[in-house]
Amino acid sequence: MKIALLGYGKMGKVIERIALERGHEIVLKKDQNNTFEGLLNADVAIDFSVPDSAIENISECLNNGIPVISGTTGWVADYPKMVSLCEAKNGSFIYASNFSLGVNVFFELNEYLAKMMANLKQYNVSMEEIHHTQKLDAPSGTAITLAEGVIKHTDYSNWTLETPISNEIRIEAKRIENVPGTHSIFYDSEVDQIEIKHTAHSREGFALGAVVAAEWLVGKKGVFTMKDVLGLNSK
Ligand SMILES: NC(=O)C1=CN([C@@H]2O[C@H](COP(=O)(O)OP(=O)(O)OC[C@H]3O[C@@H](n4cnc5c(N)ncnc54)[C@H](O)[C@@H]3O)[C@@H](O)[C@H]2O)C=CC1
Ligand SMILES: O=C(O)C1=N[C@H](C(=O)O)C[C@H](O)C1
Repeated sequence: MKIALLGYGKMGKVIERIALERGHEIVLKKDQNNTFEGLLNADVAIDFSVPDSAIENISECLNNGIPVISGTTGWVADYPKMVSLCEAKNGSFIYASNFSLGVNVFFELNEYLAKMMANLKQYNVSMEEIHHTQKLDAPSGTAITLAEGVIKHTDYSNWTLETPISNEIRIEAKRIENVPGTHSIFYDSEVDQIEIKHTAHSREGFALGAVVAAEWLVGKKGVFTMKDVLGLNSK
């Protein structure tokens, strides 16, 4: 498979190594200093760039009929626009706040726990995410997906980085050097605490998931999620 890398930073470099190990070819490494030249030679593009460039990168792919995977976070308010563009162009698109297998299992566990806790009003939900100090967005895209998973099954209606008012889930975003990504969800009552936690030990899991998603997407039309890629939709 010929792959265009849109964003060639920490993630782009790990994705490149894994893609080459799996027999793929890199036909474009785009950052803020070069153009999309080479994109049209690609079978698929993988965008891990910056919040301000994700929409341009994804649009360029969809407008040119190139299937695109995006892992860039911090632009999700505009996700519906990219879904509409993909549908209008009969394109192929996957966005995931987190491409790792472990986190996608954790997303399912989070929703399962939220369902069980929904009627136990004595428990208050809060979250913590910890990432490296270069991260541009807060809270992380993964934390937002986790909060949405709780909101879907409970009376919570929003998340906040500030002091929560009623029906808000407090997310604490910590920045500590070299941490690839740690997410915890807490259910606190007067008498105890339930905690579930996912700790990434490196960026390998995110990168492998993105390459697997790219391999899966080629030849398909539509807007998909990691649930489709991993076959979690029927559960
Ligand atoms: N969904 C997931 O599984 C994961 C998502 N991420 C997200 O991926 C993004 C990238 O993460 P990192 O590689 O750690 O960041 P990074 O800062 O190391 O790399 C970002 C790269 O994007 C490049 N860039 C800037 N403007 C660009 C443009 N217009 N077009 C293309 N590239 C451009 C920069 O030069 C830089 O090399 C972030 O939004 C991060 O939150 C990171 C890890 C996992
Ligand atoms: O910026 C990162 O590094 C990460 N970003 C993603 C997010 O915002 O959730 C995924 C992962 O946690 C690493």
